[in-house]
Amino acid sequence: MSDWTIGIIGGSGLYAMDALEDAQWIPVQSPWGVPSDDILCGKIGHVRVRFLPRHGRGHRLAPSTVNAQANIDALKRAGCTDILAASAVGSLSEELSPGRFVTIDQFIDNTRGRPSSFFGDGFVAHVSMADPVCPRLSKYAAKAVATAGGECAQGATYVAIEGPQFSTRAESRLYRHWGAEVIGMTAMPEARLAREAELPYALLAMVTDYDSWKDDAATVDVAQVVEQMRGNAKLARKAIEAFCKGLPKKRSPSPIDHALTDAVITTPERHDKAVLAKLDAVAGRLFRQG
Ligand SMILES: CSC[C@H]1O[C@H](OP(=O)(O)O)[C@H](O)[C@@H]1O
Ligand SMILES: Nc1ncnc2[nH]cnc12
Repeated sequence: MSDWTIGIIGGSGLYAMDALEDAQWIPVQSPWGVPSDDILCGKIGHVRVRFLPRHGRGHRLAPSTVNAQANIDALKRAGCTDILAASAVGSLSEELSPGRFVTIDQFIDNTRGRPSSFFGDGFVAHVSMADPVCPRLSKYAAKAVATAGGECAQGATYVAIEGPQFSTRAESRLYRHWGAEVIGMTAMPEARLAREAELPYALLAMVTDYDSWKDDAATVDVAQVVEQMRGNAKLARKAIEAFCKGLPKKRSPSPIDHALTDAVITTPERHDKAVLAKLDAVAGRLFRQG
C-alpha cells in the first residue's frame, strides 16, 4: 500500500463503488453529527479508499440536510489524506454541454444558513480559500477521465445554491453574469470544511443539463439529470478507478496538509477545552504538536 488514503464523496447517481477490493461498509461516529452513511472502506490498486455517498444510499438526504461537517470529520477520522468529490452539475456555459466532465477550480457560495466552519468561539481560525481546490488532485482527476476514455475540461467556477429547487431563469442568467460556469447544491460548504480539516480536495463535475438560462433548451428537471447521470455513471466510476491507480506510489506533502498553521488566532490560554475535544480529528495535529 502507498501512503495515499483517498476519500471519495459520491454525488447524485454514485452511491457505491464496485471497483473497491476487500470492501466493507463501516460506521464512523463523529462529534459533528451523523455522516450521510457508513463509509465503504477498501482499496483500489496501491491506494486505500474510503467512499461516502453524499446523499446516502438511496439518495435519502437533500442538499440542505447533508451534514458536511460530519462527512468531512468522518473521512478525516477514517484516515483520509485527500478527497476527490464527484457532483452532477448544471451548465451555465455553452461549451460545457451535457455529458461533459470538468474539474472545478473556483466556487461562489450562495448557500444559506449551512454550518460552514469547524471553528468558532473558543478556537477561532481563518484559513485561506483563495485557491479552494488542490491543483495536483484536479490534474490527476482530469487525466483519469481521459484514461477512462472520456474528455475533461480543466477549471470552472461552480456556484453553490441552497436548493432543493432549481433556479429561476433570472437567477440562472444572474449566475452567468457573476462568472459562474456550472451550478450545483452541494460542494459548499464541503470544500471549505475540507480545507479547514487540512484535506486537499478536488471536485470532478459531470454536466447533466443547461440549467434554465438557455432559450433554445429545455429547462432543467430531475428526469433530465437522472437520465444524463445514467449515461455518465459508468465513465465516472472508471475515471475514479483510473484516478486511484494513476496516483504515484509516494505521496509528496501538499501545502494544504498544513492549512491551519498560522490560521488560528485564539491565544492558547483562551482555547476552550470542550471545543478542542470536538476538533480532535480536524485539528488534532496542532494540539499534538503542543
Ligand atoms: C438530482 S439533481 C440535484 C442534485 O444533484 C447534485 O448533487 P451532487 O452534487 O451530490 O451530485 C446537486 O447538487 C443536487 O443536490
Ligand atoms: N441545474 C442544476 N442546478 C443545481 N444543481 C444541479 N445538479 C445538476 N443540475 C443542476
